[in-house]
Amino acid sequence: MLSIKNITSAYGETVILRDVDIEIPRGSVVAVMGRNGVGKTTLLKTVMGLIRPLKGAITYNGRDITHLRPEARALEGIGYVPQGREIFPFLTVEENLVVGLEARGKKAAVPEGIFALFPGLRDIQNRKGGDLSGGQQQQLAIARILITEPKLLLLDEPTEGIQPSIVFEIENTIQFIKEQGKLSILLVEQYMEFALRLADFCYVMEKGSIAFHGNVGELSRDDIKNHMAI
Ligand SMILES: Nc1ncnc2c1ncn2[C@@H]1O[C@H](COP(=O)(O)OP(=O)(O)OP(=O)(O)O)[C@@H](O)[C@H]1O
Repeated sequence: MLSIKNITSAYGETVILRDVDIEIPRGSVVAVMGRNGVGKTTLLKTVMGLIRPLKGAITYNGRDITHLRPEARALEGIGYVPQGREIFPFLTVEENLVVGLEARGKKAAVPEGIFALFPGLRDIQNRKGGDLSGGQQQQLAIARILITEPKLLLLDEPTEGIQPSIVFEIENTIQFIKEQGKLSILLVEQYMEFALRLADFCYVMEKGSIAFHGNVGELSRDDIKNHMAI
């Protein structure tokens, strides 16, 4: 589905990602873990096209998209939920959802199915985005991307700063989406247990490189923890 090969990315002169290789098989959840500042967000921005890599290639469904613009990647079905969620604070929940659809040139009516995935959003449709809790904003940000029917979802630390009950709801939603098998997910997380319950494959980054990776069912938790602690 997505193949990241030898990617090196920088901000100006400062190289952040070094020769990163990641494979996301169709229908799988791939977790990228690592401490603060190792380059996880930079990786997602590079996949989304917000940062141009200095070298390497990104192939999506067999096509080289390394030089494609972010908007074109979104139209090809790559959906990005950034760390800051980027909810419009003065728009209602419903308006935030509709904006997500319109941005991709789709019909501006919120599909009912999204409230089955996020029941909590149904009751707060008329609340302003800025008045929601962090967890509700995170759910809204994921919902806003999901209604555009992406094929690959990029999630940047969806559990960050969120109360446990909503983390649990988000986990169930991602699990449900995974079981449907239509979507592949690249999940950046620091909450290891959450990531490992959802992921098929995991990669641990250290200082911009992949230090450790494998099939979640085959890796030892201690090995992962040791690499996370470095
Ligand atoms: N716009 C930028 N300009 C310059 N340096 C940046 C920029 N954004 C991030 N960095 C630096 O790049 C490095 C990697 O940052 P990045 O946000 O990708 O890490 P991260 O693993 O996602 O961390 P976190 O978990 O804190 O989000 C950090 O040292 C950070 O200070």
